[in-house]
Amino acid sequence: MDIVTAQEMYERDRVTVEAVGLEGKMLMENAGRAVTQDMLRHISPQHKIVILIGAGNNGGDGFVIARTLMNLNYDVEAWQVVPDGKITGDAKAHKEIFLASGHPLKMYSHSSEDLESSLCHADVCIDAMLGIGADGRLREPLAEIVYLCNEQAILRLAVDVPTGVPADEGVEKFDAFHAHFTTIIEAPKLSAFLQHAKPFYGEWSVVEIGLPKQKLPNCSRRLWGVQDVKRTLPERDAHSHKGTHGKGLFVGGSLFMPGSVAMSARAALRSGAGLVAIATDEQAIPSVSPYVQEATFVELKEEGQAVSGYDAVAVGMGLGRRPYCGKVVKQLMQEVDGPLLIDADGLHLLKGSLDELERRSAPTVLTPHPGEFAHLTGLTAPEVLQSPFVYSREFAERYGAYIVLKGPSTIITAPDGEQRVDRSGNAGLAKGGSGDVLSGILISMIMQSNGLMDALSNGCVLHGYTAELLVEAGHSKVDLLASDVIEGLSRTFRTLSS
Ligand SMILES: NC(=O)C1=CN([C@@H]2O[C@H](COP(=O)(O)OP(=O)(O)OC[C@H]3O[C@@H](n4cnc5c(N)ncnc54)[C@H](OP(=O)(O)O)[C@@H]3O)[C@@H](O)[C@H]2O)[C@@H](O)CC1
Ligand SMILES: Nc1ncnc2c1ncn2[C@@H]1O[C@H](COP(=O)(O)OP(=O)(O)O)[C@@H](O)[C@H]1O
Ligand SMILES: [K+]
Repeated sequence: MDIVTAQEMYERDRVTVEAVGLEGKMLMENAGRAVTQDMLRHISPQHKIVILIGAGNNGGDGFVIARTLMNLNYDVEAWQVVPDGKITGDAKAHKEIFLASGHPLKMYSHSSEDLESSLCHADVCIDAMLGIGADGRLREPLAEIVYLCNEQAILRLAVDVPTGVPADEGVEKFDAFHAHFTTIIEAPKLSAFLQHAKPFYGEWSVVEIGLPKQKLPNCSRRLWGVQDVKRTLPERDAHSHKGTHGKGLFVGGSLFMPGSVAMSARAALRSGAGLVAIATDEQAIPSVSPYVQEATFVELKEEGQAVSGYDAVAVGMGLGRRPYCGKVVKQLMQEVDGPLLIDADGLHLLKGSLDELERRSAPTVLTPHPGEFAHLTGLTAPEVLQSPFVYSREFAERYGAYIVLKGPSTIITAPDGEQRVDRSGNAGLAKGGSGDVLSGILISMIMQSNGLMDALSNGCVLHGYTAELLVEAGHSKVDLLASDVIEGLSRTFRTLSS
């Protein structure tokens, strides 16, 4: 499923009208009916429903929704919250159809008392005030109305985008309708994946309104989920041997942080890697080896490691930040001629050798969380969170690297700017060690897949989906450990192949 900016959505609308002759008025009818159908899951004829209708096409959708619900005998009060003159074009046409059908329309005037009393007696409020056309902070009377809606103990449903939430990234502060559920039209907008905007959407679903998929402009951004993993995950060949599934090297771990590299290596094996070697401090080997008995070990040396003979290398997990570790990261960037994944301390140390990153011709994968990405880019973490799509694309293009920007919505970016979003997982993963497990899964996928983007996106979904299955099956988001995720991979692979 594509993820779009407001501009891209308008472009799709334009192409639909021009290329296949589906008129805006008909699209609005489709949109309103599809949204209504989706909202029926949340409402019943016993509910008192208030629908708030704004000036633009979002309001136009609102007229169709109100008419459809009234035709279905739902108890609906439709409120137009802007002056008549503001309603133009397709929205005006649908207002006329609404009125001609004999349905009553209430007008919001300067005082909010009538509307407030309606909201007080209602069970459900549908927000069709403002969608992707939101421009700047909410103006009156919308700001006041949104405040009133958020104050009520009422079920709040939003059409396309909750009023006040910008569709795109880059906006720091806004007031908005706080929806419990949002029915998104055709494609989720960027803000549905931003930490500060996402809560306003509540749970969301997407409805199709008839845009011609074959004719739409290519979108370089898409959502990646379990169905995509099922479609693209390579099958294990019955005639394969351990070499077929790749030999990975994990460089990391230290006396006081032996667990990280151990978990990465074990996660790689659990997700199918054929062979795993670990380069770590000699003193860390006795604590790492019992946890990953299948691994072989090499001693991490200041003067450099032998890096040939591996299909992929990961560096950084529990490596520490001792001065010589910086040299290790630099050496790997210069000498690893296959895929190199840099995580955790490796990312911290990379900051000093970004020129090496730019010089690499083999693929490099960076797996920062927003704090690590802020350190790498010189931005602040809030700036990263506000515009993660644009910043990760800029960095990936500038340095020719793959970026896995981790979080509740993980954004995976290729050097050519292609982006995929994985929103699997749960807050059980917000615990030390989760990132190490992810690095292990990613190395395994890199060694066993044809394309890097599929490998990285599948790896992220396997990680998150495993946490979801574990919480369904008895763990809670509180007790879940990163090591449980490693062992839970067996259930995930079984579920995927059944
Ligand atoms: N394929 C598609 O794309 C389809 C899209 N469809 C639907 O259309 C929606 C987009 O419609 P849109 O472009 O008319 O914008 P929309 O969100 O209704 O808002 C515009 C109005 O809001 C106002 N306004 C703006 N900022 C404001 C503020 N801060 N505070 C207060 N007011 C503010 C502004 O008024 P003004 O600036 O004149 O005061 C303007 O009149 C989209 O989300 C989807 O629901 C479907 O019907 C069919 C197919
Ligand atoms: N609330 C959450 N919902 C979904 N996934 C999460 C959540 N919190 C963390 N994660 C995932 O867990 C991992 C955490 O990685 P990271 O912050 O590097 O952890 P650590 O360094 O402690 O191992 C990432 O893959 C991230 O996407
Ligand atoms: K809305």
